[in-house]
Amino acid sequence: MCSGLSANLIKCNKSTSVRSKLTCHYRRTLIPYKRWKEEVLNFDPWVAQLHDFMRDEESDFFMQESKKTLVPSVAGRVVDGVKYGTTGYVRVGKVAWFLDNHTDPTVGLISRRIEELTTFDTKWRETGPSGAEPFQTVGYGIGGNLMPHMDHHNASKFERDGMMKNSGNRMVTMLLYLNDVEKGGATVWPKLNVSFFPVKNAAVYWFNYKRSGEVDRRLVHAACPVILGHKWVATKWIREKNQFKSRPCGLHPNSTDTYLYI
Ligand SMILES: O=C(O)CCC(=O)C(=O)O
Ligand SMILES: [Fe+2]
Repeated sequence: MCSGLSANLIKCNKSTSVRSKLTCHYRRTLIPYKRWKEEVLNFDPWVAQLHDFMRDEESDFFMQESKKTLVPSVAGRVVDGVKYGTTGYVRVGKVAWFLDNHTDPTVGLISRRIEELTTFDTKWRETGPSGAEPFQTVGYGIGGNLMPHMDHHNASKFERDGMMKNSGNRMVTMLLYLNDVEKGGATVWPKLNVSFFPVKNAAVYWFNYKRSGEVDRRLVHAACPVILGHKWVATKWIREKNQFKSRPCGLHPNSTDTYLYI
């Protein structure tokens, strides 16, 4: 999967009806005249790429600014009941966090852009329910990678983490790609056979939860090792609770999200 070969082969072998849903279109936003170029990478469950979601200066800002505050990642994950918890094993990379009220307006601006596009609340608040987490940037060097995982926190975190109680779990992941990677570094969804190779300024997003509130394990994903160069991403995790108006329950436990996009 990390070479992209199997994903491409599978894409070509998909039936016409499946392939015909992998469209490119202009995506509407809350701003009537504003559209984003969207390409569907997987229809059900939804994984989509937004082309040119950021400008060079915006992604460069995140990269440059992150270099000042990076710390080694301590991501601890449980995938299908198996706990992966030690630094450097789950993720070989470094992370930094950015609040929307950062002195540089870029951070707030990109949060608002995500809000306009998704219609979801993306504000982080010190007290009360937050719509989303602050941006997290990750820098991967050669060999940097992230094991297959789901992004939601496990239940035990509810007891420890006020944000989980107030705002719910990580409903949407939006990954912003801050640079082009010379070789390697794809994000892959093994159960969907989708590989995405980083493209500077692109964004990719998906739903970690079904509309029924159940975790959607089809969205397990990983970051392949960087073979040449560096890889930089910024992540916006949109939390569940404040989005109940924009993403109501469906009529069926497996109701898809396609109504949002047509
Ligand atoms: O870097 C990537 O491609 C994926 C990052 C990711 O999945 C995460 O931070 O949870
Ligand atoms: Fe992830």
